[in-house]
Amino acid sequence: MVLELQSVWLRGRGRARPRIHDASIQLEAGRVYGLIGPNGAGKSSLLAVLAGLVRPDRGTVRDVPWQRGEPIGAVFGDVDMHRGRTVRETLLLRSRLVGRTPDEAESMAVRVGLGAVLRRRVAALSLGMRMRLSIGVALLGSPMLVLLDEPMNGLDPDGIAWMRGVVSDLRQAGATVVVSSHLLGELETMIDDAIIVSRGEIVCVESIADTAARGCDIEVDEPARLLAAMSDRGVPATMRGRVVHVEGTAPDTVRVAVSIGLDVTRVGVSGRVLESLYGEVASAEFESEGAR
Ligand SMILES: Nc1ncnc2c1ncn2[C@@H]1O[C@H](COP(=O)(O)OP(=O)(O)OP(=O)(O)O)[C@@H](O)[C@H]1O
Repeated sequence: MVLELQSVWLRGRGRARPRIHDASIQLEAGRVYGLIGPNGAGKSSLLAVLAGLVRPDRGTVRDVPWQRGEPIGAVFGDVDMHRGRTVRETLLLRSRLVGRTPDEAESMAVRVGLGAVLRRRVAALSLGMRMRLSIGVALLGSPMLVLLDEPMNGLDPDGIAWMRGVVSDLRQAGATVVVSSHLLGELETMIDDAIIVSRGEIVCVESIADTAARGCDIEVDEPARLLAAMSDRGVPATMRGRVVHVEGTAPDTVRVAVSIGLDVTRVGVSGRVLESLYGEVASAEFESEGAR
């Protein structure tokens, strides 16, 4: 299934430039897209259109789950959860809303790492725990479109590694995932394609696998097993301590590690693809501002 935006425009306030400017894109099932661009570029506005929160002034939105009455999952900025409710009540409420059982709410608490704090109130959770809870709320109902606006805010390195696993599981389940983030190094290790946004326009869509300089360093709990798995797949790899250097892309390598049940604690990309793409966009914006 492919969902699609075709020539979408969204007006800005008053005489401000459009929030979205003639954006067209197709998003495939089982792929993870990273939305990157400077502040105010239009990333959240694109997510709002995909979520059906705002109706474009022009253009069409096609084949999005909510158009078929199916749930989507979304984490949008600040968490919209009642501070007086407990973790369990928050998940239970969402599970009722999407027709799921209390058991599923409890197993979601475990899946997002909050199984030990079921009775804690939202007000007493750390920022990272609140983010985990809002991800849990977003994933109840097994949505096939998941929109994550800055989901790594407040997560510690363990939390970010966990997030990578969550995204990888969603990809494997065939969901379409769109993640916006300014943490380019982290984002690069979890996405398949980068959507670069600047001044309301989708400037380009780049496949990370196509463009990444090959090679990444990955730290896992059992490096020897990853080395063997890579060798089985004919991908050259070497090991130093817990770190395995793999002559392949980070998303592919993480996928292999997760599929054989390893814990990934760190991934380093030698290519720095997103940083250089972002740098090009930012300097083009700077030049066009200067030319005004
Ligand atoms: N609700 C709104 N109504 C009108 N204009 C808005 C609204 N929300 C954002 N904008 C404007 O739309 C433009 C794009 O903002 P948007 O929040 O989509 O950018 P962003 O790329 O997500 O930025 P950031 O990285 O800062 O989160 C900005 O000029 C912003 O001022």
